[in-house]
Amino acid sequence: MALSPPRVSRKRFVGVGCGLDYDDGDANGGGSAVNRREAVALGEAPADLVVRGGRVFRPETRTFDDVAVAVVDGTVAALPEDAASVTGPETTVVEATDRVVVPGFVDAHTHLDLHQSFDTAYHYALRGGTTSFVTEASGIGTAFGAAGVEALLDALADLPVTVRATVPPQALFDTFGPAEEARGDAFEALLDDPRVVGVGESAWVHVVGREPPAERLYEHARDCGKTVTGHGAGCSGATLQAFAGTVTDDHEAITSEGVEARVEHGVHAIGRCGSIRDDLDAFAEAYETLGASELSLCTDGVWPRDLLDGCMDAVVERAIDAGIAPVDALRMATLNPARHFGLGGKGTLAPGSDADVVILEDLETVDVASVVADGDVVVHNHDLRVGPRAHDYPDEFYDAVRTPSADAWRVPVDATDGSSVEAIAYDEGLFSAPTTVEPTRENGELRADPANDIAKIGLFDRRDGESGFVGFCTGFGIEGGALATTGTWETPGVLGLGVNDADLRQAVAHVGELGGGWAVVRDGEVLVDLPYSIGGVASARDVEETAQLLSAVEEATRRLGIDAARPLLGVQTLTFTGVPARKLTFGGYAEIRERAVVGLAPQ
Ligand SMILES: Nc1ncnc2[nH]cnc12
Repeated sequence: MALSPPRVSRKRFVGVGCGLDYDDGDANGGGSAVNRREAVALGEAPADLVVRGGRVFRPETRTFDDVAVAVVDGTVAALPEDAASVTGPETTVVEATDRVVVPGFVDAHTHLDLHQSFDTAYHYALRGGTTSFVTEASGIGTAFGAAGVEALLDALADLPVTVRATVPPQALFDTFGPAEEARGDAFEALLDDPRVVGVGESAWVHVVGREPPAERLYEHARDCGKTVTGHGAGCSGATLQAFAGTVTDDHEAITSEGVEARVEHGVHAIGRCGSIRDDLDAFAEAYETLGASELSLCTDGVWPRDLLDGCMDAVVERAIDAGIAPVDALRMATLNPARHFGLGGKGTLAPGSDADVVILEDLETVDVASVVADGDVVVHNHDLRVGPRAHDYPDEFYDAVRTPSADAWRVPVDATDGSSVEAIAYDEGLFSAPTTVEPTRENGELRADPANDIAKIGLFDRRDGESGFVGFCTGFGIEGGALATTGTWETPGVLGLGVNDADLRQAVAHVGELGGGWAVVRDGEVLVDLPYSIGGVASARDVEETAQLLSAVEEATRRLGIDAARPLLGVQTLTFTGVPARKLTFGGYAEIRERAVVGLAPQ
């Protein structure tokens, strides 16, 4: 029988959760999408595309079967044993002989709004089979509120990947400064957007025993069956149990006991392996006890340099290496996160699902040969067929950085009673502790003292360039010059770190002129800069160029004498209140465990 595929536009899944929404387009002649799927499943019509000859993984049963994957209208119609029964003259055939066929990978927790605009980077993730993402919007969302989240989702809407976001609650926390309550309504309304899966990462310190305006978001998420992502770094015992009353998942367990405790309290545990950390040895140990059902995998963000090497493909490979059975590692990267976050149609190859299909050379290397995204072949035998698709953000997202006046860096000696002041002792990674230092005194001012590793550090609100705080810090080993960035985690800030006010002023002003990003200055010379032109949070350059410029920024920090192992991570997380440490806010140093803000005067 000569079979030709029906010429119809696709039925596309456009949403999850409260607002399931389908767009049937202008279906012509071939009946409804459901009927067309049924016709293919019954062998009465050809598929648009068939993946044949491979061992197909079914995450529901954790089994591999010698079946084909028949796709119609961008959805899986059936997994027939006989590929010929659904193959017509116009059917696209993807050969998978001797290969393994799995659902597209789902990154259960990432940050697509920081460092790199994902519309110019997504293809690297897709090349490795990651077709769906649950992303935070804590960079663009803290700077622009709900409009930022919407702009991010709009920018990524037409890519051949599926992006779902969480509402960033950070502006609604009042633990270390006033909450921006005015944002509450728009954030709450966002939860009704089908592209939004829940509330984004909420550190326990802002949640347990407190009633910030974010409580409304949690209640609303619960009412519409959406998730609340926890950030439980350093949270255990009774505090963890209390936290579990609000949050539904957490990616911050770094010990096997921590993973087990979360699952015990009904919190979906997400194992992380990405640019920030690799926690998979502990995660694999917990899996030995727990099994796979309450566990998912995530990257928690892949920085541009690392993205060039892979995304969830690398995480699955690492999980298998850590001792997780391949069928379970695959399930944790497909069905489990899709179910947890309500990503209907994702994470499975069952009939009716979205046709996101990944063909692996083998399970040991998780080497991705071909990828079908939403029914289209986007990678064919290692040949990537899609590329960057730069998006134009609304005008207000460009040139959005205001910087402080020239005298903002002046710290008068009367900021303290004695000779010492409170400071941050940077340790490593995301960690920093309280300390006191004795800055140099000169002309009625307190100054940095590089000979004793005492630098000035300042953070200003980049939306007005006014509110801010200048303090001191040790631990970076900076000997000269200054650096500045707007890549400050979860804070719409511009941060400067340096040992003389002139270079500090220049670095921060330069970042303002760039519209955000990074600048490293020494003796009045800009050594390197990297613009984050999208809202001050992300580069719009090609990802390869951003990766190279980030390396150049790191290299330039070495020319300032900075010897911290990961200087960029260290600097930009000085504003991150999600770990028990001393951090920086617009109003002073935040003592995370004490939930207090202190100034320069010794405590
Ligand atoms: N809170 C955060 N903000 C930005 N990037 C991150 N990567 C991991 N956690 C992050």
